Amino acid sequence: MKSEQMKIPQATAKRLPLYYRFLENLHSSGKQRVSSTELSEAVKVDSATIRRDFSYFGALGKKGYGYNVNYLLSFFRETLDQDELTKVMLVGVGNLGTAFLHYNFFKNNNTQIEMAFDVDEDKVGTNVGGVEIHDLNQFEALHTENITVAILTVPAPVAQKIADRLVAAGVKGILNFTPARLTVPDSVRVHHIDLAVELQALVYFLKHYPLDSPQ
Ligand SMILES: NC(=O)c1ccc[n+]([C@@H]2O[C@H](COP(=O)([O-])OP(=O)(O)OC[C@H]3O[C@@H](n4cnc5c(N)ncnc54)[C@H](O)[C@@H]3O)[C@@H](O)[C@H]2O)c1
Repeated sequence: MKSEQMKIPQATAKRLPLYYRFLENLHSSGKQRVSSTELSEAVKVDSATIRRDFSYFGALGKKGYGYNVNYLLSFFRETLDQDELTKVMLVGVGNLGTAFLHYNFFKNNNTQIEMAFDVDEDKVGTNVGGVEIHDLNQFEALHTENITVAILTVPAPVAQKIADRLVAAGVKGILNFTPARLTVPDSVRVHHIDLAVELQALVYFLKHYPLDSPQ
């Protein structure tokens, strides 16, 4: 994201990849324009929010016409740095890590897992989803400066120690799937994804904020 160009609210920034993916689908199906209502139904974000999100980028739509798909797509591609490939590393090739290596991120956005690390001798040296698994003990020797994003899928007790090593090697962003809360310098961004918490929140919302059933 080109933050030096514009400062947009974080909630808006988080929705951009969602818009981008939908616009790509529209584009490949040959559609040339889209209304905020259509966009809203497809990405499940209310149309007022979409209009407000888009307003941060100037007047991108026209009343009664909607949005030009090509224009929006190239705009978002640039904003999301989609022309640039972001190389990512993954640490911990267990259940979750293996699933991520098999999942082809590259298909939908320009991020690609380039390197993976584990300590299990049975895994080191093997290839999962086209990515070679290296020994974490070799991390400092193998890591290159152009990989500044890491996915952490190791057991929680070892997460902080590994995070410290990643940071020391120049990693700037960590997508943390472990339940451990990581302590990192202010210059490093950690996004924590806790599936148990998300599930609990969904159950709570279903119970306390039931949605209207269709008549
Ligand atoms: N599997 C899930 O559905 C799920 C859901 C939510 C959160 N999580 C969390 O994600 C993390 C991974 O879960 P999982 O189910 O894939 O676990 P897993 O036990 O299957 O895999 C962990 C992997 O990390 C490796 N590992 C252990 N110590 C290491 C170290 N010091 N350095 C590098 N690699 C090391 C292990 O060899 C193993 O391959 C855990 O913290 C778990 O709590 C998992």
